Amino acid sequence: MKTLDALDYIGKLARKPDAHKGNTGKALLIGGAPTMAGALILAGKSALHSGAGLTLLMMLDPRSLGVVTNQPELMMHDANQQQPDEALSIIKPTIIAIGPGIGISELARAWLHAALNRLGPLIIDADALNLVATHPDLLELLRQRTSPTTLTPHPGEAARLLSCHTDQVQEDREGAIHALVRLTHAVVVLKGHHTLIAGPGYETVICMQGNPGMAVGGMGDTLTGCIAGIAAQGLTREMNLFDATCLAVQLHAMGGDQLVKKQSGPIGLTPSELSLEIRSLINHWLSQHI
Ligand SMILES: NC(=O)C1=CN([C@@H]2O[C@H](COP(=O)(O)OP(=O)(O)OC[C@H]3O[C@@H](n4cnc5c(N)ncnc54)[C@H](OP(=O)(O)O)[C@@H]3O)[C@@H](O)[C@H]2O)[C@@H](O)CC1
Ligand SMILES: Nc1ncnc2c1ncn2[C@@H]1O[C@H](COP(=O)(O)OP(=O)(O)O)[C@@H](O)[C@H]1O
Repeated sequence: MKTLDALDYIGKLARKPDAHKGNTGKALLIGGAPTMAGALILAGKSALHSGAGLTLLMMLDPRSLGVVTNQPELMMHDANQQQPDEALSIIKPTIIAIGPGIGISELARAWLHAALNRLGPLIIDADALNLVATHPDLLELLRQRTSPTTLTPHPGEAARLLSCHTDQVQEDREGAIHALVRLTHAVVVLKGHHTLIAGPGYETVICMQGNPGMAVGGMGDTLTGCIAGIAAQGLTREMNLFDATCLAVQLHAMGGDQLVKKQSGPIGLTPSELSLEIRSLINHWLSQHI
């Protein structure tokens, strides 16, 4: 197992003078069921601040469509008003991330089915992982995907996928992540203290950064948005989804550590602040190296 060291990939995010929003990546994030719109909004803000050219939110709770008053850059779509397969073929996202606050309704299942069926990179998080754990047809679609896919389970979600207890995952995190890769054929991020990343054909890496100030609701949604934002830009610039996932995990953990250094944590550290810190880290690195 090697230590995560992915910062050099930031160089691939450097913008050409003639860059435009059409070639800096379109991230589509799907989730936000009633009471959990915040999860999708946090993921959206994170994708935006990580640099996605366009960030679209496909919101399952129609009453929450108007709540993003402080981030009008996010493009809001009502998931109830569209046929999932048709909507995905019209939107043509560079990357889809599905799961933050999505719940386990029939509507959530329909969007996940469409996302799994579509050719193109995909990130699966939160309740979308729980749906995979409880619907064998969705697991089979996942296993048969030919496009790159990243899963971001916390230990509880990992345990549901593996039909075991959270304690068993935590007792042997390396064994658990390898079992998840074998089960799903995807890149897997096993979150928590010392996050692990593994994927078919890749050596497992361990993130030695991050801190317990990050133990707050919404931190995982911020990671999902960051992977989406980095991948949206990087996938068209010789960065594959495994590399984009590694870079996002490292930026997310480093951002948390930076905020603690500035005494914005560990107590009271928020996912919204972390998005802005990730933006600073990316731009600082670019200004030093390019
Ligand atoms: N603002 C919003 O709208 C927000 C909305 N959110 C949305 O809520 C939905 C439910 O997601 P959720 O993760 O809160 O619930 P759930 O899957 O039952 O997991 C909890 C259990 O998992 C475990 N566990 C987790 N981490 C662990 C660790 N590091 N180390 C060890 N164990 C760990 C632990 O299990 P235990 O040890 O108790 O067995 C724990 O009790 C989801 O859709 C999400 O997007 C949230 O994102 C918050 C912000
Ligand atoms: N003690 C810790 N040390 C390092 N990272 C942590 C710690 N606690 C939480 N994190 C990170 O914060 C994020 C939490 O994700 P998750 O549990 O999915 O939160 P949520 O579902 O509330 O968004 C993960 O990236 C995890 O690695």
